[in-house]
Amino acid sequence: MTRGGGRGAASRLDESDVRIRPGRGTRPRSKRRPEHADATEAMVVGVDRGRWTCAPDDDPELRVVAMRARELGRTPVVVGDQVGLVGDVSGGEDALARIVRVAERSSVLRRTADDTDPYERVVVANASHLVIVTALADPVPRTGFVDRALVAAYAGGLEPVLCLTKADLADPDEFAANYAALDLTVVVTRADEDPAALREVVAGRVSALIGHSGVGKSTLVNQLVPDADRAVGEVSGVGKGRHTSTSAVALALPDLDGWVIDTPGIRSFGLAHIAPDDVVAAFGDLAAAIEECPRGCGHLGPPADPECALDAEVAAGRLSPARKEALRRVLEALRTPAWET
Ligand SMILES: Nc1nc2c(ncn2[C@@H]2O[C@H](COP(=O)(O)OP(=O)(O)OP(=O)(O)O)[C@@H](O)[C@H]2O)c(=O)[nH]1
Ligand SMILES: [Zn+2]
Repeated sequence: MTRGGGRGAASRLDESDVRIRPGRGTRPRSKRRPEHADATEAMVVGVDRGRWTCAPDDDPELRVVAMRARELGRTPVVVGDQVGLVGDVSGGEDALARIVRVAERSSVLRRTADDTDPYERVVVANASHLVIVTALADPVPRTGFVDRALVAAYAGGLEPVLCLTKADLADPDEFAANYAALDLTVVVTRADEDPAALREVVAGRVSALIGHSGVGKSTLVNQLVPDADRAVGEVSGVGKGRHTSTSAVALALPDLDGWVIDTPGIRSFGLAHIAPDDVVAAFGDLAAAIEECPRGCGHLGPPADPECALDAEVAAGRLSPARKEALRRVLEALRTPAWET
């Protein structure tokens, strides 16, 4: 999806919590209703306490505040959602429109607070790319976060990109080597240089940025969208009238025809809603080895899975032990699904 035009007018986003229901797809169904054929098509760019800020497709610089129409029920509406608006869509100070439908999503980024949390949060809808932002130092980079974000990206239909920040503090090669065997775009940035490679990634697209607090996400967003005015280096929630990173917001890229969605810095990336197969699918570099596993192998290694082919491949020196361990760490953590706790 390619969107463009407007800028600024950011507002706070509340992630939408939906209880995970075992055995039922959580993909939202289209709410298209013929009686709203004249509705204004718009993209949600921010959410704040029951009010959604939307950018109309035919006037993307306008910001229309809307509430959810009763007929929508509990359908979650998040940043990136494509919605139909009726009512006062003038964008005037006291104008209030109603969201009467939410289009079927092309992608959904979901996470849970931890691996047993029964409520999944829909972080962003319809982003084509997920930029996983990791600092090379300060804070020290952790593969666990990247691995989990990769799982969520693939499961949600987003193409992941690894963005390694603060390259002035550490060499990117060592950390990037973890992902060398994955077909993954890696960009390296530093605050004192223009993020040209990242610009190329986000141009003409809708990209969501995600990362731990302090990795330099706001710094990046300010480089990509100079008038974004994202607060840098502030502790979340104590902004003085500026936007702190306690909320997500879609910002139009100037001249690049696309949007970046800045999401709040997060502490942990829970995957309670993810099935083991979807975890394995995110470790594409292990797929060939896993094909050799016996039927029903859970890939956890002995004693649960004594014949897991990953062990043989590592022993033969054909596979990185770190990647095997990385997969097992996520699988182990998810062994008790949320609905069984
Ligand atoms: N040395 C160095 N410091 C950086 C770089 N980018 C950002 N920083 C610093 O890292 C700190 C955190 O940067 P932010 O951009 O606020 O990070 P954030 O990820 O948005 O953090 P939250 O707002 O907590 O989510 C600030 O003190 C920045 O000045 C970089 O490339 N190099
Ligand atoms: Zn196995």
